Amino acid sequence: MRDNLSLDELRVQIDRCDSELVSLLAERRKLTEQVGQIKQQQGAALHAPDREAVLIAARRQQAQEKGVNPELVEDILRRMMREAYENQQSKLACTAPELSPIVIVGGEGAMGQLFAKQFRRSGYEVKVLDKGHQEDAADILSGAKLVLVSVPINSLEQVIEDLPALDPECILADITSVKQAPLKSLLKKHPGPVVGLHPMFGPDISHWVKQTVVACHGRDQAAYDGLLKQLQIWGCHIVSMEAKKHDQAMQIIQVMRHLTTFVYGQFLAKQCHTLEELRSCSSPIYQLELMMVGRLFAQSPELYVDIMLAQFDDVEGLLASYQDTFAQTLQNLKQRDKKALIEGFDKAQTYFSDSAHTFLAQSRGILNKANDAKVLDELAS
Ligand SMILES: O=C(O)C(=O)C[C@]1(C(=O)O)C=C[C@@H](O)C=C1
Repeated sequence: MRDNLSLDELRVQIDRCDSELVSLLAERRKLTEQVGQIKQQQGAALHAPDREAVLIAARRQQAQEKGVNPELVEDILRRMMREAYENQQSKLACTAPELSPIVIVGGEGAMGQLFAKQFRRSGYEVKVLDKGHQEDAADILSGAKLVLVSVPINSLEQVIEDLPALDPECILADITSVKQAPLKSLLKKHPGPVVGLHPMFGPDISHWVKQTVVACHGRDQAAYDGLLKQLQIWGCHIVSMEAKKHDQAMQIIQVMRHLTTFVYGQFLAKQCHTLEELRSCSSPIYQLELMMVGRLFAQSPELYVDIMLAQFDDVEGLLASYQDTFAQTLQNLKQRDKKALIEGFDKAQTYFSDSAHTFLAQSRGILNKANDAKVLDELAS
């Protein structure tokens, strides 16, 4: 190739490179689809972390040798692997056929539909029981091997109580975001196998790989091991936890997060700046924060308000401590008490310890993405 190419000639060469990349992506897609079919036939897990680690290390090494940024190569590989998960999950392995037929109570809700779709992709027979079919409840539930309750938190107790008696070997499970009270209701209702699940994701996930599901064991774990295994085949990471410990963690993770986001959204709504004005001068981190806050308000008010209300009595102490921390920080600021402010910073820094650096590195990639999205948005408008 000539050394002094013109701008147009160089762009033609770039187009050629990009076009080759697209052809390679098409080839890769076909290959990963075939891998997906083999996994489905063999009952293998969608997520192959060992293979991923080897693949990433090899390509990073190659990138280094070729003078290409290994971070770029890893980014592209991870994005391609996400594509592979999404494509491979259209047909999934069925590793616990004994779970069919499955009934999803509340199966018309967003999470119910997500689970119904995933079980069906794995070839399970799935029936849905929702408000409209109450008269047929006994019929729908007859012979069910797994009953998964996916209803709003405030109607859970009543829905469980109203269920007809299930077959003794049927597994009764729920996916509510608190676990102590639901697990108690499930155990009271059903003398057979019981497990409380909490998927730590919402209905808008694009795939199940590396998603966390908390499992709170109820009764006869051996009977529902197949269900947990199936979740792992889909790529989920199962975390077994005692219901009380789970609920305490959720008080911090969910209630506090929802609450601070909820308050911040209301606070923004009172300000004189429109969202567009704020966005037009936002740094990537603020852009990201707005996305996180904004996504809450794109969802159901009942869902979030009910989650906060359901645990409010238990979080009063936490909220008081949060308010104290806020008030103390404000006080330190008012008094220009730099020493106290730095002490507060140090305490939090010690808590985050080594993770702070990992978070800094991980968030860099996310911030770049937020910045990319900002540019695209602006071009589109
Ligand atoms: O090798 C596999 O098992 C694949 O499914 C392909 C692939 C990839 O895209 O490279 C996708 C998912 C796995 O976690 C690992 C690798």
